[in-house]
Amino acid sequence: MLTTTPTPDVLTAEQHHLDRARAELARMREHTLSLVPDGGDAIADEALAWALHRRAAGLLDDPHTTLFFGRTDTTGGESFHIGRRHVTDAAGDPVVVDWRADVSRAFYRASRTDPQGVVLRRRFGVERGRLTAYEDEHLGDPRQGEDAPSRILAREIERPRSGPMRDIVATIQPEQDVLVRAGLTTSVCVQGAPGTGKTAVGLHRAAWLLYAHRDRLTRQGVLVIGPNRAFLGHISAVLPALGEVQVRHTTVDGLVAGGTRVRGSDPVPVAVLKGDARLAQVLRRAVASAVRDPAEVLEGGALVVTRGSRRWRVPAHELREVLAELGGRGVRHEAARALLPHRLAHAVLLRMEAAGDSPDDRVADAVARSAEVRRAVRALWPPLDAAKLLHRLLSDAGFLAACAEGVLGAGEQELLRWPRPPRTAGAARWSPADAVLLDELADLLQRTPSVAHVVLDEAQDLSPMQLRAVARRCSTGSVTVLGDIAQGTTPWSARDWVEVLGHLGKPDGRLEVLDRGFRVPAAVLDYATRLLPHVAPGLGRPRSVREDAGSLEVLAAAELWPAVAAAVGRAAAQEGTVGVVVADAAVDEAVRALAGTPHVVLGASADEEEGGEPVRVRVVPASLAKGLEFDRVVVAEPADLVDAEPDGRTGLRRLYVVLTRAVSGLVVVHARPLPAELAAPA
Ligand SMILES: Nc1ncnc2c1ncn2[C@@H]1O[C@H](COP(=O)(O)OP(=O)(O)OP(=O)(O)O)[C@@H](O)[C@H]1O
Repeated sequence: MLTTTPTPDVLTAEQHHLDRARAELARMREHTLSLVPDGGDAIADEALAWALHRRAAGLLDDPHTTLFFGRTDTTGGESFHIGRRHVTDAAGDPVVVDWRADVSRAFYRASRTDPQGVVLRRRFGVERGRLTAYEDEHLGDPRQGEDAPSRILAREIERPRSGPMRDIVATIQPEQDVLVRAGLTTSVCVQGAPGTGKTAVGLHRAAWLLYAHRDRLTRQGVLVIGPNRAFLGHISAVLPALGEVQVRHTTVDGLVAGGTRVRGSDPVPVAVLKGDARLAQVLRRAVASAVRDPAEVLEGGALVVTRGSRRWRVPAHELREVLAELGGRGVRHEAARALLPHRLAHAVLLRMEAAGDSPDDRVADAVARSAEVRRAVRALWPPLDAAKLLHRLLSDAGFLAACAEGVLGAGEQELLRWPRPPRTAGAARWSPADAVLLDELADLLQRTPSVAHVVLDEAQDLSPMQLRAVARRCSTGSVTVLGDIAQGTTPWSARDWVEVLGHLGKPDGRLEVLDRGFRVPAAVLDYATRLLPHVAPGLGRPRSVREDAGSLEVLAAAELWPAVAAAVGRAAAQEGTVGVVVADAAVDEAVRALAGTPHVVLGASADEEEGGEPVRVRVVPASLAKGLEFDRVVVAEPADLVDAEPDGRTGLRRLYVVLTRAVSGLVVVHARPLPAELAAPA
């Protein structure tokens, strides 16, 4: 049973605890500021001063939030207040416990059927930094009834959205918490319908991992990968709000760009082929083909090293064995190049020993560095440049045929080749898909460093080659994969998560499904999921847990833009953000139609808002809508959104994404007939 009527005594006592926690936090900060860095030398002092400065910044109190949002009382008579960070008193005893600590787990997971040692769970309602309400669940009392829905969770998910995404630390649900706290070595893949909290789970998982494995993760890094910059902007405040400021956020394009300037694009069939995992084998062969046979490049097919009056000769068959051994071990091309002089020197030394000499390490070094060996290494294992190699592959039919034999058909090879090859690699107008191939090549030359954990959002949209690029970044770490097959809108989007995990190099990854929708109200979700059987027939329907059924209006208009402008005007008169989703090609028309309403265009450079009140109305090109949410959404001409995509199914998937962005209300305005799939089911 929930106690919903606050008792003033309880609130007063809890408010005292909050005041005390604030005072202790201030004391912790004062103490940190009073420390004098003494590292033994100037450099260590500077590093220490910086660490202290960062720690003090992390201890800054924000009077607009509370230091704790929950409390558990245990069967053992202990009581813990749960908040965003640890606060201790002068004796080191906890006043507030970090939500990520082990003792906080029960706050999220305990239930009447499995109380986990908790007799009381209390959640606090907060306004402007003060406690205004609380809610008690007596989990240890068998006379109490069923688990009742939490009013505080309801208030949190019902609130109008007014800006970027916030953390959900006070209301993480048990099924979400299981994913958030999965062990560091576990890779998790979450299939979830729109608004089921996938992004929220991924970000909180990053924060939890940083807490539980601070040293390793700080050293090796955590990476969050999202679909575009608008999305990264939307989520960028969540981790800093949880005290984690050092997590890099990027897109896949940003990840692979490196030194590549992307200036070109590919026709869809070419981009699909370049994203195919078979290209990895073609590239591997292209790199391997650089290694030359001794008979072709060395005089007499042998390595001859002169030392003093003696000449030592390593014949071709032995050299081939050395090359095959290096090539067969999966050593990267450049690393193998670095090893080869020592391997060749070793072969020479064996000959010296066979002749009765006893050469030592100095001789081995001298042979490895000799001009003869260096020349042989350059000839046998030449240095490679990724851009030059890809340039050759895409321009030289014979070279491509040799590398793609048995992997790509003749038609595919022709598709891959540039119709008008640029003269040099430097003149190439690389496409985004080329950048991914260059990244794969770069890794074949030199291993890409791995971070400790990657959170990959909207993963359904990545090609196998893009997934491999992500795999390289977590080759020695783990990954949290988030996505929804029904929202796949790229021509190469995933059909199956097992396949995705395979490309990510984590075939043992745990597959989980989230199906409780926290964003989209029932009226809107019911409407949008009419498309589900057409876009992803195998997926189950999500359930909205929102209390507000939301509002849905479908307006047939004689003239589209005046009706859109009127709908936006009505939406903007209410609290919260308004997203006006239009076909990418219709952005200018939308801007003209909304001339009387202050708005920004998402993704346009003019969209940067400088200080002041954020603009509430946003014109959203449909291709950027993914992952975002707005309090109210106005969708202009669904048929145009569908037609803008290369095929009908992708069009309907785009529409599914767009229709599921609304938190309170959705208005669909159309002058053309609606897509038939949106008609009410019979
Ligand atoms: N446990 C929770 N408590 C409060 N709010 C929640 C909770 N889980 C999710 N939400 C809210 O629901 C909304 C949707 O969450 P999120 O964006 O993570 O969903 P998603 O599954 O990634 O959606 P999409 O597939 O559309 O990208 C967000 O506003 C998020 O804060």
